Amino acid sequence: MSENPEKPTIYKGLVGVYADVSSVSKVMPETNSLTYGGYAVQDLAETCSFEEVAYLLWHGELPNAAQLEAFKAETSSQREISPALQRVIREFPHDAHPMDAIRTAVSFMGLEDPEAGDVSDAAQRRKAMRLFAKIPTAIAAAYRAAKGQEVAAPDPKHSFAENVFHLIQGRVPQPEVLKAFDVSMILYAEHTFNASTYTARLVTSSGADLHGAITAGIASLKGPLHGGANEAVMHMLKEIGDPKIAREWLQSRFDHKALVMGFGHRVYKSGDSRVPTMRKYAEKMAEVVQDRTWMEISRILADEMLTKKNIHPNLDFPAGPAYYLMGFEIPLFTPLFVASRITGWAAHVFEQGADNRLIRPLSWYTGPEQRPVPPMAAR
Ligand SMILES: CC(=O)SCCNC(=O)CCNC(=O)[C@H](O)C(C)(C)COP(=O)(O)OP(=O)(O)OC[C@H]1O[C@@H](n2cnc3c(N)ncnc32)[C@H](O)[C@@H]1OP(=O)(O)O
Ligand SMILES: O=C([O-])CC(=O)C(=O)O
Repeated sequence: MSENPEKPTIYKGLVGVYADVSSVSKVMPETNSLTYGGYAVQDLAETCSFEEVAYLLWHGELPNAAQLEAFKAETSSQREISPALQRVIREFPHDAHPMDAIRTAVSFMGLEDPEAGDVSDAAQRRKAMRLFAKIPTAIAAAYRAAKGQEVAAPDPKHSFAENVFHLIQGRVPQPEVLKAFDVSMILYAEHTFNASTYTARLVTSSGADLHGAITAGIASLKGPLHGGANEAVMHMLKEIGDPKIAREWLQSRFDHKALVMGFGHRVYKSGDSRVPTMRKYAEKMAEVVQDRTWMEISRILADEMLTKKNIHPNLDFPAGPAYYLMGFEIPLFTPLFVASRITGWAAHVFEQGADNRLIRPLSWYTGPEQRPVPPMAAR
């Protein structure tokens, strides 16, 4: 064997690498489109509820009326979190980021799960149902505890969307707002091998359980290059504050070669499939609230980014202002993404578990040549 074998091709960031097959969803960057189980995501968003889409992602088919009722009954009856978790949440630092809070809460739910340690497909699916049901309760409990407010009890009669507003905001808003929120949940639910989903699959590949995979997925989603961008977008829009200075603000980002949050995508290079639908519903929220400031700044940034850099917005760009206009505080935006993406993550955990091979790539060594360990006095 040669002393200096030729350096192999390094796929930094795994750009362009097909790491496995998957039947959960399909991203088609050449047509800016996305399907879940073969259905166009914008059609699902316009015609289905988030619960129907969650069922689709986990079963590969849309539910019939009886299956949907059973799914809703099963998940809505599981929304309560344990008194132990409520106590733990009350001990969280009040300035903790809600993403760190939900990551820790999901990890804790793994500790107390009745089937902890059972990684059979049936047990993983039951655990996913419990997490899907309890994540909004845990997000809301941490948010309210940090503000010194009473933790609201989930209402099993509410739809998924109604329950989120009820728990976090203490009210159920008008139907247009609920619809826009449900649409955001559907659009955020699944997106092939993005960083957090691949993280969840990687954890699963060692034989670890669903709560471990989802905890790791949440950790990955928090980063500003991924899910954390929806919060960063709103901070950016608020920093600009006035459409009149949006162009000048953007130019200074270009001058500093800085990232503009909510733009660019690893896979889509000519437009994110989900943006037109989310933008339409963000516009509706601006009408409901009678405040066009954020959508106007967004329009200017999107036009300028396209003209000057040929870079399109991603889903986080319209989702950020949409959530703000729905009345959510900015640090809740990425946790809301978690409440949706648990469905896609879990679908991938099931798929990975059903045909598993340990994920373990190679690294090309660039450190010092082998050398003797020097005695302490010689270091
Ligand atoms: C739900 C989601 O996770 S969607 C993604 C959310 N993330 C963001 O919005 C953060 C901002 N965007 C980015 O950081 C990137 O576009 C990513 C991380 C999403 C994708 O990164 P990559 O696939 O590695 O894209 P890459 O870095 O190769 O970009 C290509 C070129 O466009 C530029 N570019 C890409 N995105 C941006 C941006 N948001 N602002 C400014 N320039 C950008 C890059 O600097 C690079 O320029 P160069 O060729 O002159 O070096
Ligand atoms: O696919 C990606 O890399 C990021 C993304 O849009 C998502 O996870 O929804």
